[in-house]
Amino acid sequence: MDIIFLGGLEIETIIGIYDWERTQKQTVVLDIQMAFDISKAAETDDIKHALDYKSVSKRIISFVEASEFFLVEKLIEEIAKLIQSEFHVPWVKIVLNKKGAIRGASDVGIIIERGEK
Ligand SMILES: Nc1nc2c(c(=O)[nH]1)N=C([C@H](O)[C@@H](O)CO)CN2
Repeated sequence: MDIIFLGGLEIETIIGIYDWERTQKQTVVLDIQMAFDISKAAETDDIKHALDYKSVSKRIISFVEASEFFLVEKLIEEIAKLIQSEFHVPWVKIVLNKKGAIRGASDVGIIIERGEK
């Protein structure tokens, strides 16, 4: 299966378990890979047969900006569900980086894969 990817997608959101994190937005950075058969889009050269990465990114940005989850586990799982259900993606891999959440570490976060390729 082919893969369409989005890398370094930075989004501001309320995320975290501590009091200060419930009022102050932080940045999460997403790297997303989505399995999708590109053959029809390649054959027709028509966006209606493609997984439109612009539409995917706009939907994810609007969802994450509006969310107020406590754990990164919950946020990443909901992003995966949204991508799979709304864009008919059979397999998705997401890296969520909550940069700066740990003093002394440049990166911290979660990587998940959901579905089958
Ligand atoms: N497994 C997790 N551990 C922690 C989380 C989390 O979402 N998942 N969150 C925090 C705090 O919100 C942290 O990001 C603030 O530094 C701590 N551990």
